[in-house]
Amino acid sequence: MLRQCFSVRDKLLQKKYEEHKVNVHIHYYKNTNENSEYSLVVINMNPVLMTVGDIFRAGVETTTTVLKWSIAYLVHNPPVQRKIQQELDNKTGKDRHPQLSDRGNLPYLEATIREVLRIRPVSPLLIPHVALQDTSVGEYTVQKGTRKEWKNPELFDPGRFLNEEGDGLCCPSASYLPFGAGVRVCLGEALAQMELFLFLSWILQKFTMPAGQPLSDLQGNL
Ligand code: HEM
Repeated sequence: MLRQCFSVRDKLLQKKYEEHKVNVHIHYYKNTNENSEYSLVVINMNPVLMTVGDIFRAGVETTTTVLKWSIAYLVHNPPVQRKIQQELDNKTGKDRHPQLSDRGNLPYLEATIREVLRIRPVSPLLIPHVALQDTSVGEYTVQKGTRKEWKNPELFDPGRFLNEEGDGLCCPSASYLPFGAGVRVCLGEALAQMELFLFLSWILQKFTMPAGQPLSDLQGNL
């Protein structure tokens, strides 16, 4: 089964490579000795194809999963949906599609995206948010099950990412890192944020997602 998947992946990548390789001869000069003489090295295309495959995998599944969770939470929370739509009506209007330049004017939508990334993170194991056993930090004892970061962590509340006036964004916790941090931070964060914003703003400008019955549960498998 796994071999079959790899074979499908390799065929797809090879096809894409054949489509795009026209007139592209990739090579680079490698510093071969301390006298800074350079020699020509032709890159083996296999690692290049695997890297493209990695980016493809890391970029597709993650973003679609967050979009599915967004829709599920909006369906469960009609008032949040209405508030985003009001914001869109007031700030963007109905005569044109939202654009990336509208992002700064739609804080409630941005806060909702942040909240979805918080409550159902794609990579929840990055930093543990709950004490798995009794432990201590310096002189302080920490009991198993202690969660300190978020007030009502199970509550879906985009408002936690808004400032007191409700007209600007804030980040209430330094450990909120849905895209990781440091040298291995998500390569596609900016792209993913744009995709989430455009998808949700376009959909919600035109449609209301009805709850229907019964509602899907929000615990796991969508
Ligand atoms: C909502 C969507 C996404 C989320 C939540 C997300 C989250 C993450 C997280 C948590 C990591 C691990 C960071 C670490 O190890 O510290 C990561 C790594 C990575 N992501 Fe994303 N990602 C998303 C979308 C994308 C997209 C669209 C792309 C590419 C187009 C992408 C490419 C990558 C790559 C290449 C890495 C590995 C970076 C490295 O190890 O140097 N991701 N992502």
